[in-house]
Amino acid sequence: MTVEVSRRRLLGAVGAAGATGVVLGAAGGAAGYAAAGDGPAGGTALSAVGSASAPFRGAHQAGIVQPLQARGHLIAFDLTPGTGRKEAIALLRRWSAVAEALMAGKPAGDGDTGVALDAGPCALTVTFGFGASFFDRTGLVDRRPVQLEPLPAFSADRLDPRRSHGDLWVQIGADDALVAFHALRAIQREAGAGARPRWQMNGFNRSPGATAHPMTARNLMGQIDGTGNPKPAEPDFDRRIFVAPGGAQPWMTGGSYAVVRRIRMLLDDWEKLPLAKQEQVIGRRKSDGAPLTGGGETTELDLDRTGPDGRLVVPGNAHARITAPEQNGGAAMLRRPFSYHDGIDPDGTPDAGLLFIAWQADPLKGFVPVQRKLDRGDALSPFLRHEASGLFAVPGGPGDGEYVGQRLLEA
Ligand SMILES: C=CC1=C(C)c2cc3[nH]c(cc4nc(cc5[nH]c(cc1n2)c(C)c5CCC(=O)O)C(CCC(=O)O)=C4C)c(C)c3C=C
Ligand SMILES: [Fe+2]
Repeated sequence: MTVEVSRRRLLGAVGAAGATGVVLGAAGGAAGYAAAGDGPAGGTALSAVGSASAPFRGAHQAGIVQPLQARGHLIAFDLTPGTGRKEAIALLRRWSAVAEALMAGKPAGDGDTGVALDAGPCALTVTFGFGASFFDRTGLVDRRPVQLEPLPAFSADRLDPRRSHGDLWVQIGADDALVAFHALRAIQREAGAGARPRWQMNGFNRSPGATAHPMTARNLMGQIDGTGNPKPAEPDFDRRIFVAPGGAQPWMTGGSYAVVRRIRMLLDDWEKLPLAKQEQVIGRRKSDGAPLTGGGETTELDLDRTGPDGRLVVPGNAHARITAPEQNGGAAMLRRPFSYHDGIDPDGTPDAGLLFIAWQADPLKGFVPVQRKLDRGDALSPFLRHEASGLFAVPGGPGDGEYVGQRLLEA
């Protein structure tokens, strides 16, 4: 039996987008994995965490509106010399087949490594995108969307080109670390000789069930992060996040553009800041994410309110003020990040922060104008360092019998 989880519950649980298509079930998609009665525990069924699954096929690829998962891997590939359109078609076919199997909780085929053998799908999503350079390498320049024009340089950028860009990008998320790693290895293996990894990053979020009640995620600065995200139930959600039919590149219909930034948090500086100052940096309370102007987490910020001293309660440079859609001509994006921690530098500084992933129908109406404004100076910027960047066209979900990107590669 499968049970569709109510969007409201999952929205709360992840603090990100809705949960379109996420299904829980005692047996849901776990074929080939531990069945009731198989293990030493004898008859222990998969929990809701293990049996949750997301659909591989549909109008949009999975991994955009699904709840944040506990584990994430991002990997970018460059096509190898000699790999052209024909080989890219074969690659996307192989990747699609393996992603569909794994997302349904099935093994990755003959060469399965066995790493996920006892687990269900664990809400695994595998999402594929194309970088601007892919179109040169495959002779498809006329199908490159203008939205893939390079992002402008920002004054605060400290970007490492070796950890930026890439011909192809794959986002993997799952609520189990072994399931996520298993998918990463399967994707790397299926790349074969046609594509080699350019960069790879690992991230995490809170585990499902870790909090007493479902709530929006926290980041490594301790803030509730994701409150202002557009919600799938809002009438303009699809228009803001997904490419509408009738655009210049029909193959992108139902797709979205992912801006990926590795943003290091300068945690030693941040943690020295007293709580009241930290809250002024964002314009929201740290404990519950409520605006400094009062109410609860979902109460609108009152950007005009002044205190007894005549000063704005939400300071003029507060991050929540600078990024608010009404301050940016309606610019909106769906932020669906993973935190990361890559160890401690020799001087003791943590290499930790956010794998910031913003989804939008057009980066020029989402990430770019907002980041331009942040770059001119918001209160959070002194505590951040953008260290890597990527922009990827993520096509719509595959229809029956299709592989991801077929409408680009074979139209
Ligand atoms: C260019 C876009 C953005 C970058 C880069 C960015 C980095 C960043 N943000 C936080 C923490 C918070 N951000 C919050 C809100 C928020 N941030 C952006 C955009 C970028 N953030 C937007 C569009 C919004 C929503 C604004 C709104 O809808 O009113 C918040 C407040 C809570 C919330 O709404 O999510 C926090 C906290 C960090 C730590 C960070 C880089 C590491
Ligand atoms: Fe933000």
